[in-house]
Amino acid sequence: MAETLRSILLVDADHHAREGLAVMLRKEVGCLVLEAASTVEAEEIIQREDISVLMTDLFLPQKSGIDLLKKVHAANAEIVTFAAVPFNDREKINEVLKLGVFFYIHAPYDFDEAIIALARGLTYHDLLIHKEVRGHKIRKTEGFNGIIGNSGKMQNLFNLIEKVAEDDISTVLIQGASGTGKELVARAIHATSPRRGKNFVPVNCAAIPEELLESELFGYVKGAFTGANQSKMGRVQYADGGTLFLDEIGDMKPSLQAKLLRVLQEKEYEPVGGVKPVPVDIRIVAATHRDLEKAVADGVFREDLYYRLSVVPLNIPPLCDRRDDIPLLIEKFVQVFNRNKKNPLLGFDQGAMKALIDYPWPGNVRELENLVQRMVILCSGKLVSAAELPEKYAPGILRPHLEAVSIAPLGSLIPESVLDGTVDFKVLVGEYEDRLIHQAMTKTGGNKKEAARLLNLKRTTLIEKIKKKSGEDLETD
Ligand SMILES: Nc1ncnc2c1ncn2[C@@H]1O[C@H](COP(=O)(O)OP(=O)(O)OP(=O)(O)O)[C@@H](O)[C@H]1O
Repeated sequence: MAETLRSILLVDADHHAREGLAVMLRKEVGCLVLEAASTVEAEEIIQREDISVLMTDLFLPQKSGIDLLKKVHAANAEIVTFAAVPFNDREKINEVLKLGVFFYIHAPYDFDEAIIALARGLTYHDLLIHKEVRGHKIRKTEGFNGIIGNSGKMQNLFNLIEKVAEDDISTVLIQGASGTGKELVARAIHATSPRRGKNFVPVNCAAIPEELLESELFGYVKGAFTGANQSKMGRVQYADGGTLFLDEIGDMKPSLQAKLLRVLQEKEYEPVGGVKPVPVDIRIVAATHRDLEKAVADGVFREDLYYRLSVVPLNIPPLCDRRDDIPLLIEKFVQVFNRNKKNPLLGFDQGAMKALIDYPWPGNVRELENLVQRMVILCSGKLVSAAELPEKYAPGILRPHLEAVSIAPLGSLIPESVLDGTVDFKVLVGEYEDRLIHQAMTKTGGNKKEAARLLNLKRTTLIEKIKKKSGEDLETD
């Protein structure tokens, strides 16, 4: 497919400022720059041309820049928009961000700042279009056994998983920060290997108390200890012929590490209290968020076991190192959580998307998944804006305060024109309730107990209301 030249449309009635910026952009960014002095001119150009990025001044003859932005957002989801706002006018900045613009530029323009911002807009546009243009390829490669990722790093990982799975015997060590998808990768290895017809048995070594882990793994024979009235099969045996996934292996105590080494070397183990070794055919996939090499150097992890485990090391990059996967992951999670919803979430607007792409994601994909779930519950039927995200995801964006709403006179919340005899009382009250709950949840960063306190509700009542609105079960915290 032929590459189309990317284009920026500048809309500003001040032709000196507009032309000055246009000249600089053509020189510095090397893209097509089109100009309009009014919304009418801008709309004509948008009809005719393929616009990648639009930057509009708010003060235009006839219709305002706000009108233009609303129209563009409604009809051209892939045009990345910027608004020029008077320097430090927080109210206007907040207004345009709420409208869903990608970002704002100060007017009068600082050319360097404007060029950097608009060039970023073009990059973001590439990301959106990339998905469209390569739609077919993405559909084929966007996921690998439930692991979403289209970045080069994830594609490399998928290739490695396939190779490792074919090999079938070698031990795999998956390393990555918490929430990067280590268990998903382990399951994908099992699901693509010849062992897929047998059990995949996960064991979280950090979650099982030290004194129980041995019997959990290897089982025990009758009479092995007080209370062992009958023999019990361990997870190692349960995984026979299949895959044993040892999560958080770095937390395993040294005495057990020695027993695990025996399973790897001799392909046999002894149940607790047993005298006869039991043969077993398992593939071990281990994972950790710890630096095992350092644990070896510190003397808390056996060196021989480390080398045995890390025959094939797989490293999952943190989400902040593959930001181009973020829009795809968001899209997928919205689809998943929208399932069975009467009022599905429409998605995240450009401003919100930009905030989420910029966020560092210390909790990786798990954190992103939880955030999307929360927004699907709280913002059903809408496009989420940056102002609706919890503060930490979009810092510096003005948010309406709960107090302001609660003391506002009722007349100012419901325009007179609504009370014309056709009003649906339940819908309006429901919307007001949604808004209060949403604001309380946003203000408390999703803490239901705290939100219930702010609303003067019982926690269980709040959870019940959220459940009802989401139409699906919600974990209580
Ligand atoms: N690439 C991905 N695509 C889709 N979902 C993902 C991806 N990565 C992680 N997830 C989801 O994020 C959550 C955390 O994933 P997982 O439990 O595999 O992470 P982990 O690295 O094992 O975490 P921990 O170290 O805390 O156990 C899961 O709900 C998983 O489905």
